[in-house]
Parts: sequence; C-alpha cells; structure tokens
Amino acid sequence: MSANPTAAAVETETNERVQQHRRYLMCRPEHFTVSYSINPWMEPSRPTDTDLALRQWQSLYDTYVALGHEIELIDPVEGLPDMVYTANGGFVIDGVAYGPKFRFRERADEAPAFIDWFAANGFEVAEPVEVNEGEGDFLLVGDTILAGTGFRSTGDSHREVGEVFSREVVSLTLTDPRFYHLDTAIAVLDPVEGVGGVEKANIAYLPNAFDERSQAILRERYPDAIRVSDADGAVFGLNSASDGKNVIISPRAKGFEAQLRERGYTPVLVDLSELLLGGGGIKCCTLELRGGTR
Ligand SMILES: CN(C)C(=N)NCCC[C@H](N)C(=O)O
Repeated sequence: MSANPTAAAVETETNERVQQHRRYLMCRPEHFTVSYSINPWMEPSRPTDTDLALRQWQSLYDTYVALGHEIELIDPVEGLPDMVYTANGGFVIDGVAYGPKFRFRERADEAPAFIDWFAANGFEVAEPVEVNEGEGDFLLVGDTILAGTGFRSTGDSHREVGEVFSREVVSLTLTDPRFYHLDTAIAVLDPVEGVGGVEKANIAYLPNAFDERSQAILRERYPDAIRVSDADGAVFGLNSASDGKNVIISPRAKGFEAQLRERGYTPVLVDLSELLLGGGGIKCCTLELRGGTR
C-alpha cells in the first residue's frame, strides 16, 4: 500500500470490483464455416468443425447465464456464416439500435436480419447511411464512444454515430490488419461513468494496433489502462467481455489474465479457438443491449 493517502484510497477503490448486470444478443453458430476470406485469420482451404464451434459457443453462453446475465438470441441464417459475430450487428444505447452497414458484400445480408430483430424486440432503429460494423468498432466507455476506423467502419460513420447518440466520439485509427475491428484492440473493463465527475471507466488496450495519434489519445485519456503485450493481443486476448468484475477472456492470454488479477478483476477463461478461424472471439460473439423494453 502506498504512503500517499490519495494513492492508497485509489488502490483500495480500484480493487473493489462490482459486477453489473448485462443483457447480450448472441447467435448460435449453426451455419458457421469459413467459405470466404475478408480478414487475415480466414483461410477457406482450412477445414472448420461446426460442431466444435457450437460446443465452444455454448460454453460462452452458459458462462454468461451462470454469471446471471440475460441472453437474447437471433436466429442464424443459412449462407451467413459470420452471423455468429453479433457484435457487428449494431450498436445499442438507451434502447436505440444504430444498425450496421457491412464493408464487404459477403456480410451485407446480415444487416436487415439484425435490423429486423431490433425492430421486433422493442428497440428504436436508427438506419445507417455510412459503412459501420457496430460494436466491433464502437465501444462505450463511460459517456464516450471510442470509434475505430482503418479497416471496416468509416470516419463518416463516427460522425453519424455521434449524431445518433448525441455523445462525444473519439476516433481511433487501427493500423495492423490482424486487428481490423476496435474490439480486437481495446477491452472495456468498467463501462460505467464514476460518481461526482470522477471518471472510473477503464480499458485495456494493445498499443501497437494503433497509429501514433491514437496511441497518444489513449495514453492521455486512460493513464491507468492495462496495456497488453503483443503476444496476448495476437491471441485475441482483448476480444473479451467484462461486467465490471468478471472478465471473460481467452485462456491463451496468460499475461492479460495476470494483469487482470493484479487489478482485482476475476478472469473467466472461455476457449473459442474454432470461432477464431473466422477472425472472431468472445466479444465478437456478444452484442450488448443497453436499454430497450424488457
Ligand atoms: C472481433 N471482431 C473482429 C469482430 N468484432 N467480429 C468478427 C468478425 C469476423 C468476420 N469473419 C469478419 O471478418 O467480418
């Protein structure tokens, strides 16, 4: 413990992790396969095992349920093997769902499926004009939206998402094609704004996934962030889901697991190795539903 009373108070406070309830949208990978390549992880010549993908996905689902979270399911559509990655299906705050508009033709038909689901389940839909891949590239940290660009969502979608939600949007540029969505390079650990103007929201991130300007922004805004190693980033360690206390991560991200423990979080290990063949992990299979009627 530090001799400085202020620092001591912060240490104590940051180690008391409080679990928050979550409501997530997921999609069973019944049609999962890799039949095309739109990211460096996808190799259509490599066989995939749909049953294994289903079992691994089920363990993620069961983990969320065991932690007390609420899961909604969207029906998988044959011929849309990437639909399991529901994080790309929209971005939802206060019951408003900003719909996706996919970069690649291969995923374009997922957009109406997600938009119809939101409309049928009590969400107000904001139809997108600009190319954006939902919560894959938009992360809510406190009151701020961190928005990724460089590979998928456009800079214009950052303006659009800001208009839809009337919130501050901070644009960050990804530079490494392996980390083509923001949720591969940043994990939101404490999404809720602190009390009395104190910003308690914190993140973990992979500095080398970003250009210099974005790294400087992240350093300045989140001086207390966990910076993960390239090795942990390369196994999609950051593609994780946090409820403020439990952080669901890949069992391969050993260093990140230790960093989380040091900060008082509880890492929960779930292996989605088969879904990684499509270029997605835990967070990709998880879309947070904030607000809405239920
Ligand atoms: C963590 N990531 C990257 C996601 N948010 N989504 C995964 C999308 C995978 C899909 N094959 C694609 O390339 O779009």
